[in-house]
Amino acid sequence: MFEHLTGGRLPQSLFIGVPIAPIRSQRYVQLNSKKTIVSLVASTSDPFAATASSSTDDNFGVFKLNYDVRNEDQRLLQKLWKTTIRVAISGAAGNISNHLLFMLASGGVFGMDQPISFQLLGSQESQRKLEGVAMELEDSLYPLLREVRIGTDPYTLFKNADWVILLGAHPRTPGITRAELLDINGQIFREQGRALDAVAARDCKVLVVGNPCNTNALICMENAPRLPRRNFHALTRLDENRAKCQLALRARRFYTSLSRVTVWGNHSTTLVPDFLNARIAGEPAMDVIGDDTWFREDFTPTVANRGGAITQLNGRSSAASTAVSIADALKSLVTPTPQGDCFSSAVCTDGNPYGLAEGLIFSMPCRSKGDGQYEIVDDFLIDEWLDEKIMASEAELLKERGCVSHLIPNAPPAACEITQDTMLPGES
Ligand SMILES: NC(=O)C1=CN([C@@H]2O[C@H](COP(=O)(O)OP(=O)(O)OC[C@H]3O[C@@H](n4cnc5c(N)ncnc54)[C@H](OP(=O)(O)O)[C@@H]3O)[C@@H](O)[C@H]2O)C=CC1
Ligand SMILES: O=C([O-])CC(=O)C(=O)O
Repeated sequence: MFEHLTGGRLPQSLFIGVPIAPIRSQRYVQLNSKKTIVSLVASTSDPFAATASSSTDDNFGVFKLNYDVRNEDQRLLQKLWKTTIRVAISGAAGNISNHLLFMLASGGVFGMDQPISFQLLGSQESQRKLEGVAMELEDSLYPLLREVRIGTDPYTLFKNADWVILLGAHPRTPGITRAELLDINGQIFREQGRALDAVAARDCKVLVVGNPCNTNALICMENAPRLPRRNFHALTRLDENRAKCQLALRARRFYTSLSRVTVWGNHSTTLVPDFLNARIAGEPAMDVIGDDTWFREDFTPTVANRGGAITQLNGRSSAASTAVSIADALKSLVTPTPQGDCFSSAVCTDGNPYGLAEGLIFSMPCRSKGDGQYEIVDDFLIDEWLDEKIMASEAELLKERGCVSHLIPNAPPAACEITQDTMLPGES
């Protein structure tokens, strides 16, 4: 389509990206009598640096095409270009991915001025499906989407990744216990952790969604010692969103009036939606709603079992709302958290302010300056009821860690003591 712009004659380092019509940017310049985006193209000091080190040859389809920027006004480019970010996604042919990819490519998460590259990991079984996904991305003509690679090797697909979203996991099928699922998926996440350790960008942020996500994230983190432990997250934002929805319904106030709503613990039916610290229009949610029994006997189990209720109705687990919550979780790390608010993410408990056992991936209230990092909010009140619930979820995660000790380098051998077969939220 744009061969006339590249002509195949210029050195690779002089090409950048794939601005594909129709144009959706607000800022255009004229190039070869076609309108071409510049506000969405990347650079810091060297406008050609963004793709100079990477070949486009291994890209999918239309994403092999390049845009010759040599005729552009260099001063303009210096101001406007951002470096392309690389986002790797496993299980990329699955249901959640089918929503998430299009949200990311549209600029709704990392920003409308942030070029993005996808590195999509599937398996031999999903290879054809993954090609179909890549073809739909081609046809969507996203100006921000500069590269798409697909394949089955995590060492190739995680290379130089800045963000990694791990969706691919073996589903819990009838007859598989939670302990068996931990082992099956643990092996996948050990391998992926090793791959991240070997090839991902040094400050890469990893969000694990595939279940059981807290312990999968733990295994991944323990097998990637080169990456900072604090960069690993397991998704509990969906649980927070579900809690906010229930509070909004009960209080008859729109979602936007809610703040300091967090969930603690494991993404399982032991998760703890925190109503003690939640605020509605700045007031304690418990005062606004005024019904303690509802919080304990209705709100808490409803949030924990919401996934199961949806699975029963849809015949499959939540995919669209999970994708939205992944987008929310990522946005919370790249946008400053509003004053007095927080977001939930399951992160490493090392050095946590709540006395939780170290070396777990546990959902806690976090806040961010918008630089990709976060801190754990340390002023949440914990009463006896909340403490008991949090301890039950902690005990579950300690047992899960025991069951996967063989997948964690240098961990002392431990027995797998899961006796009570607790559920994922989507199974309950
Ligand atoms: N944390 C949370 O809040 C939530 C987590 N989830 C979890 O997210 C994950 C993805 O959900 P969804 O997209 O709906 O699921 P899908 O089944 O649609 O897709 C998941 C992908 O996992 C991969 N997969 C399946 N079996 C295996 C296996 N044995 N080994 C490796 N990979 C496998 C497949 O990809 P391929 O063949 O390409 O490898 C498949 O495309 C699930 O684990 C689900 O339980 C879901 C909702 C909420
Ligand atoms: O169990 C599942 O796969 C889905 C899930 O986690 C949820 O809905 O919260």
